[in-house]
Amino acid sequence: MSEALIELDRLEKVFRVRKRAGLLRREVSEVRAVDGISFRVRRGEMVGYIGPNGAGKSTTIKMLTGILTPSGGRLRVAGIDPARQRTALARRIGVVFGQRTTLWWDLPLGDSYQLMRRLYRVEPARFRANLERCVELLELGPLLEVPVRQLSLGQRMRGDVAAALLHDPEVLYLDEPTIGLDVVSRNKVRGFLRDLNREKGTTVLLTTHDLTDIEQLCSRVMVIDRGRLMYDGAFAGLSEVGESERTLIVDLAEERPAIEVPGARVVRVAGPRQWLTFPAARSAAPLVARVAAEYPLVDLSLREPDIEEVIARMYAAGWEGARSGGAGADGGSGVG
Ligand SMILES: Nc1ncnc2c1ncn2[C@@H]1O[C@H](COP(=O)(O)OP(=O)(O)OP(=O)(O)O)[C@@H](O)[C@H]1O
Repeated sequence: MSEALIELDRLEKVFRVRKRAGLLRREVSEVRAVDGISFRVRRGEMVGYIGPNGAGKSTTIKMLTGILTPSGGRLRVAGIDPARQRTALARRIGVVFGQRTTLWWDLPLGDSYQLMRRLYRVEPARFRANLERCVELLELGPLLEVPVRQLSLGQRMRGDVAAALLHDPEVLYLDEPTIGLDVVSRNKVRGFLRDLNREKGTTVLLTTHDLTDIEQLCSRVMVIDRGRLMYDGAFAGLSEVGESERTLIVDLAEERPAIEVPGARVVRVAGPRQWLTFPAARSAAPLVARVAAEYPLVDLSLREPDIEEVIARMYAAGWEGARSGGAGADGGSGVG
């Protein structure tokens, strides 16, 4: 079994916020941005870290990079306590924030990389090899002479991903790496990350609002809400937790009022077409057989639950009854 590279034990971050409470009085209130989160990420895993706005994702990432000091709990990244040994950790991790760049705005992209080489004291041969690889796979060749401020968002993002990898980090944190990118750039970045993980075994923690990123890249997803870990498991398992429904769409030979089939509910009728929903966990076979036996059927199709809807429903329900998806912090389907 591979080692845990990221370890969180009941990690907490509490912000104290001063609020005006009358003309002169100030009240101090507490925001529990991260409220006792525990998980382990093994070397080589690619894990999605998702949740609604204000859930505590960025705060977690900031603690993992050493920018913020935890208020409680324990945290280790590659055996290092990030807040105490931030410089030592910087050599082992790479960070990409989609919303802002780590590159020098007025310098050509290639010069930014040279500065980074010196900053991180990357050995020249290793730097050259990493740069060559990134330039080739992220198609940066024509951009090396271009000042960063002249790059398009997609070009700059590819430039930032390369910048985070020139010192061969073991762990890569990505915060919204595909935000605002067109389909071509998005696919390029995703493909690159997949190859990086496969070839170099880089461990990746990915925060994104685009669930396709997670679906295509991550075998495991963690969902947080209000500072707590609500789900840790396989992406596919999310729909079960969300108690979602599947939809059977039937085309009848003629228009009819809503048909009646036990275990399903007609939610829409449009001409001869009717939409029936039923619990996603149940097999569609008996339902299909019943409809076919009792009604003149022309065609039918099955629609799987939309994962974004499922997650929205989980958030809206305040996660009452949310369960682990079978890949908890210490092992399971999505881990290792
Ligand atoms: N420096 C700070 N001082 C006070 N409160 C803060 C601070 N930083 C974050 N918070 C609060 O902590 C909570 C978690 O914020 P965080 O930025 O980690 O959420 P997030 O999941 O990254 O959200 P988003 O998807 O919107 O980026 C929010 O309620 C936020 O207002």
